[in-house]
Amino acid sequence: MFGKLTWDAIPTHDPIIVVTLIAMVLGGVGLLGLVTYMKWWRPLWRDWFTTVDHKKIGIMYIVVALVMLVRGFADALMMRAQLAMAGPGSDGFLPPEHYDQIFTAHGVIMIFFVATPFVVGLMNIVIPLQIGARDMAYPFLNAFSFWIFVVGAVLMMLSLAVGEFAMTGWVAYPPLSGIEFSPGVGVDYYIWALQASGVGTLLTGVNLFVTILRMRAPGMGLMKMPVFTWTVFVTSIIIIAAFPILTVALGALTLDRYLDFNFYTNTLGGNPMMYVNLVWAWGHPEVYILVLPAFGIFSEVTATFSRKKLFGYTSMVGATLAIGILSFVVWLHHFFTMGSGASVNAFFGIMTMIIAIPTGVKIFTWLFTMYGGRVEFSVPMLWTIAFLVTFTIGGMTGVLLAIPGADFLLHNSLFLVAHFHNTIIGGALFGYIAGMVYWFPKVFGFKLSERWGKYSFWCWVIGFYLAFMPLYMLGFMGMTRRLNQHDNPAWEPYLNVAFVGALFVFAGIIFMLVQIAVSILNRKKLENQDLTGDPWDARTLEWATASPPPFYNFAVVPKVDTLDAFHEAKKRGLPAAPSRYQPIHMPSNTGVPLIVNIWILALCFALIWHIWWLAAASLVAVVVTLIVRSYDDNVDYYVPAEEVARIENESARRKDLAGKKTTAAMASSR
Ligand code: HEA
Ligand code: HEM
Ligand SMILES: [Cu+2]
Repeated sequence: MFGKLTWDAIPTHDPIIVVTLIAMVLGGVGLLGLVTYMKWWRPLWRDWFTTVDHKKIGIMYIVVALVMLVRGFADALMMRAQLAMAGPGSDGFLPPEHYDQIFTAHGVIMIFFVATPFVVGLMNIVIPLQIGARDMAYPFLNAFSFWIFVVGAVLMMLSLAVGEFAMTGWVAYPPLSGIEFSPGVGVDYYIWALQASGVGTLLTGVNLFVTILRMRAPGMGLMKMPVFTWTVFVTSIIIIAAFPILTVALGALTLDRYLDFNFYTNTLGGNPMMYVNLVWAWGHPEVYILVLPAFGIFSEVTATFSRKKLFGYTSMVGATLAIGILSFVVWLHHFFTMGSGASVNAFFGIMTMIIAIPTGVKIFTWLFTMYGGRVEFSVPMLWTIAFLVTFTIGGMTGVLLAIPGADFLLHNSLFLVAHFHNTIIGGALFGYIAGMVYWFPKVFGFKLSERWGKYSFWCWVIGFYLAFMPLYMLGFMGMTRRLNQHDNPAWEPYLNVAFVGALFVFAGIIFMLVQIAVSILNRKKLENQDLTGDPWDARTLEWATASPPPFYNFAVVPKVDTLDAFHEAKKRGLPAAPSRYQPIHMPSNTGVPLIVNIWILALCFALIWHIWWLAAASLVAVVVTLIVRSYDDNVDYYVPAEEVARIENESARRKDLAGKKTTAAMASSR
């Protein structure tokens, strides 16, 4: 009846998991109780669960990313604690089969359920605003992408409570991930969690691509697009080209595991190297999917807080395109040691090193933008400066790994682990946090606390260096990755420093959450409020509308004739409000994306546990729901012109108020 699912699937023998589960259940019940007590169900359903508004979808992505960051970091902290404890004469507290699940879950969560939703959330929020559009090209699809991504995140969390997670590492090479060596459900959780969230990312890529190509404000030619939009555009192309490869690679692994196909076995004509090639043909572009939008964020932040236009816009765009193209011809550097031969290795090594050139162009572009500018050391700018230093180190160690001869020594060592945390944290994550602080007042109408932001920043940066620089040394000293145990006294001091570093990062994460909480509590204070819509005196169109923007973004679609359109318009004098508004065409909210994805969640769960009747039933439910939806004609509506006028007058009044209050404040401080 329930396939492979029995009561034994609940890991009651592991005290760590039991405590976590009890805490999660209590927390969950508490949260549900709070929502019920506060009578939040109806507004949650009406304003959030059924929304197709790109800004709200973006916020939900980032909320999920932050929640998953806490989970992914808890895994990291456990690994660091284990290695600080386990040494000569001690086994530490994590048995190998648990440790293996932890590093796999950590890698998967951080890449797919922290970094990806964080950046997808920011892109969702900012792109339509930055190009002067009223929403994404396909709002329904956008909501669908979000909820199918949530299915993946839920499966990840479920694997903790019911069954187990993969013990294969985050790229799950066969034959280890095949049915023979991983007979449990761990790899199946991995497969379906990645497939669900991967489909979400792919559809988001399509949506962004069409949005940027088709929905730009009149006059915004390609070379008048803000740099962030450019990086997201290139990212969307990489997504569209790379994610289907992951889908296929995992699809073939599924056929191997479920139906005895032999794509990746060593017998019957199969070949595991096929998987290794496919997974990195996706995996390498994936790291640029994560980092390119961060580059875009740094560009916006640097220009805004240096009070200068970005130095070398054209070379920035060119470098972005070059990185996008090159990212598809370097994948073999992840397996130099797997027998491709000297000339193939040489080709991929050289292609990899070439990426240092456009990336270097970018680094110097940011430096030249700051040079001679009036740099204001706001929190987003601090993250940007930390990025410049940290990412350059991480990039340089990448170039070292790109030398095949050196990689034979460093491959799968902690040097590699240090390299990629150095680029992902110092490049991508720092960028997302900068972006969150930068765009927060736009989205919510009030700023994040500077003070707590700075505490968080310093803890993250100090913690990062303490946690990861020792790993470079350990790599040189011969420590390999994915070890839960060792007997080398010389490694111990470095592992201890790395643990202390993780504690600093822990403080950084706590302060980040405090920063958000404190800012929400103090949101009504005048100095925290953004009444003007343009708190940083910024340059691009998202700052031209009110903060928070009305649900239709722009009452009148802006016209663009230069780069940095809003900045130029401020210099020339902003256009006066029109005497009459036009009705605005908007998509209606719908519960269908959420409901379909409840069935998809049931489908994935059924497939993981081989509950075939449930799989069939939920598949039918998906199809039926979509058919019913196709008969629904109530998919859009017009906002009446009077309603637009009312909302616009209200925000004009807020702006006036801001002007008066600042004048009064200036007068009283004199
Ligand atoms: C955001 C993520 C990100 C980014 C941006 C990069 C960027 C780069 N990576 Fe990294 N990498 C990863 C994430 C990332 N990587 C991950 C996750 C893995 C491992 C996965 C796993 O096995 O689990 C990995 C693994 C990995 C390997 C495989 C090693 C192995 O398995 O043995 C290699 C080898 O070539 C490599 C190289 C590079 C290079 C050359 C760059 C370049 O793009 C860097 C370019 C930047 C600079 C060089 C700095 C700035 C430039 C200048 C200031 C100009 C002057 C510089 C020079 C002239 C050198 N990376
Ligand atoms: C914030 C602090 C973090 C700490 C302390 C940390 C720590 C660790 C540790 C100890 C490992 C195992 C290394 C080993 O093999 O011995 C690891 C692996 C990994 N981490 Fe992190 N990490 C952090 C953040 C991140 C982030 C933000 C990302 C990505 C966005 C990330 C991605 C990965 C990946 C992909 C692996 C490889 C998993 C595998 O081997 O399969 N980490 N991390
Ligand atoms: Cu790579």
